[in-house]
Amino acid sequence: MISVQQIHKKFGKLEVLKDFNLEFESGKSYALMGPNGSGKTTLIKIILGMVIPNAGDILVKGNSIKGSFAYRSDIGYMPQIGRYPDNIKIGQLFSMMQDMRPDIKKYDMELASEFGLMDMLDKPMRTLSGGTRQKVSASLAFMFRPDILILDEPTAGLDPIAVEILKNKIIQEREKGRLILITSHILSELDELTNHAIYIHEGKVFFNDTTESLKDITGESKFTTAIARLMEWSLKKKQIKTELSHV
Ligand SMILES: Nc1ncnc2c1ncn2[C@@H]1O[C@H](COP(=O)(O)OP(=O)(O)OP(=O)(O)O)[C@@H](O)[C@H]1O
Repeated sequence: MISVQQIHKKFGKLEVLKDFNLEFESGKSYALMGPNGSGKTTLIKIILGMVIPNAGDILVKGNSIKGSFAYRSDIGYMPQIGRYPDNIKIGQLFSMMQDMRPDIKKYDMELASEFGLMDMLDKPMRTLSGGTRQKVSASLAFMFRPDILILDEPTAGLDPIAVEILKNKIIQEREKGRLILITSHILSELDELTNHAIYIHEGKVFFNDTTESLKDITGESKFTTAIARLMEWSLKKKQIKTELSHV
């Protein structure tokens, strides 16, 4: 459903993604992992057309995203930090987004309602706490029942009750066959929500397979320890490379 083809991205001299290839298929849920600064958000923003790569292409449902915006209506995106106009009220924001999607007649307001946002529609965005802004972002991502959900650190800043509400919603949507892509540093959460692990290291895909095979390959039965093993291997590889470069 999403094909990432030979993507290369540099910011000045910093090479963030190097000839990066990945396939994301519908009905699967992917955990996108890697150390801080490894390029997870950059990859997501390239898929969304918010960052332009230096080379390569992204295909969504078989079509290149170059010069296209229409494909974005297939994607629900929850950013790491949602930025909204200060004075807009929650209700106005929801209506404005709905006006932009006249093709959709029935909205999914389940999250907004479970988060209690429907009782806060008159509140301006600038008055909201960080967690409440996250709830608004999550509600918007799911509102149009998109085929693809891209969630960047979705539970960061949410209280435990809101985390459970959001996790249940993600599981529900996964069961409907949506493609779900999540980045998070909370490994236990990724274990619950995803069935495919992608680990980025130094701008390349270091691991890309099912969580089952991740456990097989690492010999670890727990997801969190399997990822720790993967991190160790990636760091060892780096150390070997550094040693060789000094020979
Ligand atoms: N607009 C930009 N200009 C310059 N450098 C950038 C820009 N955006 C990202 N970077 C750099 O690119 C690298 C990758 O950043 P990115 O946000 O994609 O990492 P990440 O894997 O999502 O990190 P984290 O786990 O901390 O969220 C970082 O070194 C970051 O500083």
